[in-house]
Amino acid sequence: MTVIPLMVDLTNKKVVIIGGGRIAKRKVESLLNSGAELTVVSPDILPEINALYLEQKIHWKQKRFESSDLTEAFLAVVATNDEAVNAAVIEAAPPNSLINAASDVIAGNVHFPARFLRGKLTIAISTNGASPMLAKQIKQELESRYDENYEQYVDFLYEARQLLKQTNLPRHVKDAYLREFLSPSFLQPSMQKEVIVKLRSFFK
Ligand SMILES: C[C@@]1(CC(=O)O)c2cc3[nH]c(cc4nc(cc5[nH]c(cc(n2)[C@H]1CCC(=O)O)[C@@](C)(CC(=O)O)[C@@H]5CCC(=O)O)C(CC(=O)O)=C4CCC(=O)O)c(CCC(=O)O)c3CC(=O)O
Ligand SMILES: NC(=O)C1=CN([C@@H]2O[C@H](COP(=O)(O)OP(=O)(O)OC[C@H]3O[C@@H](n4cnc5c(N)ncnc54)[C@H](O)[C@@H]3O)[C@@H](O)[C@H]2O)C=CC1
Repeated sequence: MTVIPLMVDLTNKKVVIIGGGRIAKRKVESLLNSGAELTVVSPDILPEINALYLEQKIHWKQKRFESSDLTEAFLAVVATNDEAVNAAVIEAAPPNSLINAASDVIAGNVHFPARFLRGKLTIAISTNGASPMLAKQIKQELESRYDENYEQYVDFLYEARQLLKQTNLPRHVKDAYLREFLSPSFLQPSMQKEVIVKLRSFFK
């Protein structure tokens, strides 16, 4: 199986999670801030999922899965503990929908990488289903390498790049600046501030 990473904007997209157990909970939590419209289909759900339902952050269809649950699904997350049901969900998914099969990476067409955010920076690691635990371990290593300071740093890189773009400096000079900002000293907020002040002064 060959896969490529894509960052997906799920705003207002219908995402249907089949199952209400441990794995469904993990997927719901991952998807909660994505802007997607989340619906859980399961006769029973864990208390944490129920809390989100009571807060009206997700919909819940308290029933066993039926094909009609997927009619408008952009993404279907298959997470029941019944292999026959999981297979039926995959069979019923609309031809162009995304399918995440928690129990069988090959049966679906997308999977969740291990991941963390530092503001605008996303770092995601996948082993293509070979060893989710390795993906998690690599994530933990990278979390300390790319610590919380990167959130502000990436915001700085963004602003500096936007300001540079508006100048009339030649391309190679802009590139040289952008490369220089990647040196570790610019992780310091004082250095970032200095650059932004200087770049803003171009436009005065
Ligand atoms: C295909 C995929 C489907 C998908 O979910 O998209 C899938 C499938 C399966 N996982 C299984 C087990 C475990 N999964 C984890 C953990 C994570 N699993 C995640 C993703 C994925 N897991 C996708 C592939 C991603 C990749 O390969 O890189 C992570 C990275 C992200 C996330 O879940 O969002 C998350 C880390 C979150 C974090 O960063 O903390 C742990 C460890 C733990 O929980 O601590 C264990 C127990 C140890 C073990 O078994 O290895 C089993 C066997 C089930 C069984 O035996 O019944 C299957 C099914 C199978 O392989 O058949
Ligand atoms: N992706 C991952 O990281 C992992 C995946 N898995 C796989 O995920 C699957 C689910 O595991 P858990 O969440 O731990 O199971 P669980 O037993 O906690 O939850 C199963 C849920 O499925 C629901 N369900 C059962 N039949 C249903 C039906 N006909 N329609 C709708 N919902 C139904 C149950 O009500 C329950 O809420 C398993 O197949 C397991 O192999 C397991 C561990 C890790």
